[in-house]
Amino acid sequence: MTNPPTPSGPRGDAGPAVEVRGLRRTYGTGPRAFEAVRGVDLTVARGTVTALLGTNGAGKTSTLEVVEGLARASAGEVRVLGLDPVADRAEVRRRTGVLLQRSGFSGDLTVVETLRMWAATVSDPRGVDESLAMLDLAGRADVRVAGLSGGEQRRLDLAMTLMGRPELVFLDEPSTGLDPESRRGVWLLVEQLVAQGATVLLTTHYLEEAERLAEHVAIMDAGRIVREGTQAEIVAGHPSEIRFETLPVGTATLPDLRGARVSTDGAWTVVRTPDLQATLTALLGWAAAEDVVLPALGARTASLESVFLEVADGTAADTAADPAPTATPTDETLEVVR
Ligand SMILES: Nc1ncnc2c1ncn2[C@@H]1O[C@H](COP(=O)(O)OP(=O)(O)OP(=O)(O)O)[C@@H](O)[C@H]1O
Repeated sequence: MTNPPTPSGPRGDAGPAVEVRGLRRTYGTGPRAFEAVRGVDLTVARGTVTALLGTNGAGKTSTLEVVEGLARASAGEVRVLGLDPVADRAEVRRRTGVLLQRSGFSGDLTVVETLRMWAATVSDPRGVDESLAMLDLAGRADVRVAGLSGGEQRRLDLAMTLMGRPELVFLDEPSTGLDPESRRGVWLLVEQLVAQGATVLLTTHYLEEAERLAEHVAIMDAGRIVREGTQAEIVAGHPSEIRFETLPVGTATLPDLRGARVSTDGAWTVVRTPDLQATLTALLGWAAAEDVVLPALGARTASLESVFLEVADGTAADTAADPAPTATPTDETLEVVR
């Protein structure tokens, strides 16, 4: 993939690219109403990548659609590039690029026809050839969209999202369906966009993608942001984990691992500790002295993944105890446009 040119658009506005305060979004009305977004605050600094993470149904897309100006909030305030995404829609749309989870382009048109048609709706578009090259689609220019693989279709979506040289880009699961090589290509593209001054707000289920790209991470659960900060801030204070198969009865008793918490998880003994090196040293010293083998021993330092899994496990436990009500599907999205 080739370098995207510098995004255009006014510079020098020091405010955040996106500011969300007390955002709520409810689907349906009356007894079957379902509040999918329950008071979200989010700030996206200019020139950065922010990743919105969360389990399925956490409310990421519902939040993003309001920020994109595609749906109205039930309550709260949203500013995008200092503007109201609904009232100032024309201006916001000109300066932003939106990659939806699903696009709805005709399968009958070829790739190049689709890009030409899209270019006609964008002010100051990139050239079609440049767009094809950016997303490695030059070799597929004359193929009908219906004949593209899922990953190629996703790259075409991205080419259209970036055609207007947006200064702010919303990417809803940008690399879902892409093979590992294409995914890395998308990551490079995002890094290049940001290096040239663009701002990116993305949702993803790939923690590796968030780890690679995002300075700022927000984890959503059941309509709320439950963890937020830089990756270091999110991981700080989260325990590292040591696990091994629980020792047979009669084996020497585990030593006092100061500061650590020992529990069992099925066939496993799990030790959670804020100081992995000290706890591991104490455990291995004890095992050596007692001549104990710790079967299938593993240790992992705290990571975005372990924090995310803790949030997801909490959701799973809550859901089992108290399933969320389901609203009758509504379609209150304003209009699906990029
Ligand atoms: N049009 C709709 N009508 C009713 N409920 C909806 C509608 N759209 C979404 N929901 C519900 O709102 C909740 C949040 O959905 P949303 O798509 O925002 O989650 P998400 O975090 O983006 O999930 P995923 O990762 O699966 O895309 C879910 O419980 C979903 O079923």
